[in-house]
Amino acid sequence: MSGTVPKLEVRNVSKNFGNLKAVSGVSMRVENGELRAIIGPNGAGKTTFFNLITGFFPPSSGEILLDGHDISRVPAATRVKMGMGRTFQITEIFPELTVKENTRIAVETGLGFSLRPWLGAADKKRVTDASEEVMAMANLTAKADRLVGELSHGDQRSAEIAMALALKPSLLLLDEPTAGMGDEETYQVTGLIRRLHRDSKYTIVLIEHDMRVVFHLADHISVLAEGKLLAEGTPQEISANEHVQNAYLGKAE
Ligand SMILES: Nc1ncnc2c1ncn2[C@@H]1O[C@H](COP(=O)(O)OP(=O)(O)OP(=O)(O)O)[C@@H](O)[C@H]1O
Repeated sequence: MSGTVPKLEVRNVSKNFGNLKAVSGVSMRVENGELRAIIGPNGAGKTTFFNLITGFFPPSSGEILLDGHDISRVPAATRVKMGMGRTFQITEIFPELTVKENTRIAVETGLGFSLRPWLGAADKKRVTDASEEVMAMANLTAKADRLVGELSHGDQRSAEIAMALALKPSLLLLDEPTAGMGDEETYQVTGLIRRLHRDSKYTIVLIEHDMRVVFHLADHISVLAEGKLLAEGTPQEISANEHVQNAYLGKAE
């Protein structure tokens, strides 16, 4: 694989907040089609690392490459246009609009139509088709006319993922996709992510606290601890890694 350009490459990235080294010299290579989970104890630097990838803030040092292009200083909105998708939080979508309406808005944004006062028949059809495709992918077709604010927690998370998919990302970043969910909803959202990865071949990087989800989904796992990369490997390698067991897996979250 070393001859191919990875989807995402992080080279020796650090982020300091004053004297605090939240992320310290982390490197990571995510290949096309891979599902990478980032795990680590509370305060390990996972969210900060994600924020560096999405461009919420720039790294203090190091480089981030998307499809081989250095994006370390590229603004977040431009990264989205370059194919980096992340889930919308429920607060960023419109709870008083239906699933279909929300999806259409995201699709129109993705197609660059959002500022157009009206659309011709061909463009309208493109929006409708893309919106239906995204809702089907997220298993929301039957709920297309339901208000997002009235959906179950699991369906709301699926709607958030659907909105991200509407922008046709080539890399999907999911920050704790099953946070706060019960077993049934966790199962539902895990199934969606699995389908996106296995069937639709999305490259996905996710932060996740639920180890059942991580070990069920991930091709590779990166473990952060105290801002540093503690270990990297397949789920089997990580679960057998003594350092990881000591630092993390043995401890209750
Ligand atoms: N904007 C900020 N300003 C100052 N310190 C910050 C900021 N964001 C994060 N930190 C600190 O950086 C360290 C890493 O935090 P981060 O949220 O990235 O960890 P995490 O692994 O995502 O934790 P959790 O699992 O609890 O969400 C923590 O000590 C945190 O307090």
